[in-house]
Amino acid sequence: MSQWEIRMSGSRGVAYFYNPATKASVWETPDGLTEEEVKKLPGAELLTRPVKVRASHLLVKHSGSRNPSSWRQAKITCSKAEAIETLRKYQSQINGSHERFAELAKEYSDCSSARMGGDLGVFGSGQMQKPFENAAFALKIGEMSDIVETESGVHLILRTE
Ligand SMILES: Cn1nc(-c2ccccc2)cc1C(=O)N[C@H](Cc1nc2ccccc2[nH]1)C(=O)O
Repeated sequence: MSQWEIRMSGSRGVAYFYNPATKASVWETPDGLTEEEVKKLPGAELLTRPVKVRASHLLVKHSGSRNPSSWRQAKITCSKAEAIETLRKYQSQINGSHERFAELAKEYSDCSSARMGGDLGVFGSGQMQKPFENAAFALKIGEMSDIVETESGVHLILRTE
């Protein structure tokens, strides 16, 4: 069976099957493919990708951030390495606690969502910077990311829905 792969339809945000050899695109599982075989196809993770997620984050900006200013500090001058070191410190203090995450985000996040304990609300694909979106969409509900870098700075993400 020529190799199928799974892709995401840009317009519908729904995964489909594509066969590069025949250029066939189908919405339903191609005949002859078992569930086990589908799970092993390239792009299989797209089949279980949520359409929308809700997440909170703790952002530490640095001098190279797209907008090196925040409610906490008018002119942010720390280096990216120092920002990562700071975030590692928060990460160890959070230590998996959702309550501590919200407390530290409220006090230390350089995002204006700090006032919401870092809660960004619900968002779909295409709304956040891609590294952030990909990390958030790959998390299970209740799971925290490791450090994620975007043009805004460095983040810890907690998926809540
Ligand atoms: C995407 N977003 N939502 C809020 C927000 C949400 C709820 C309540 C108040 C603010 C702020 C922002 C935002 O872009 N904030 C930026 C920083 C930032 N950059 C991000 C990149 C990805 C995800 C969240 C991010 N937040 C800022 O304050 O400079």
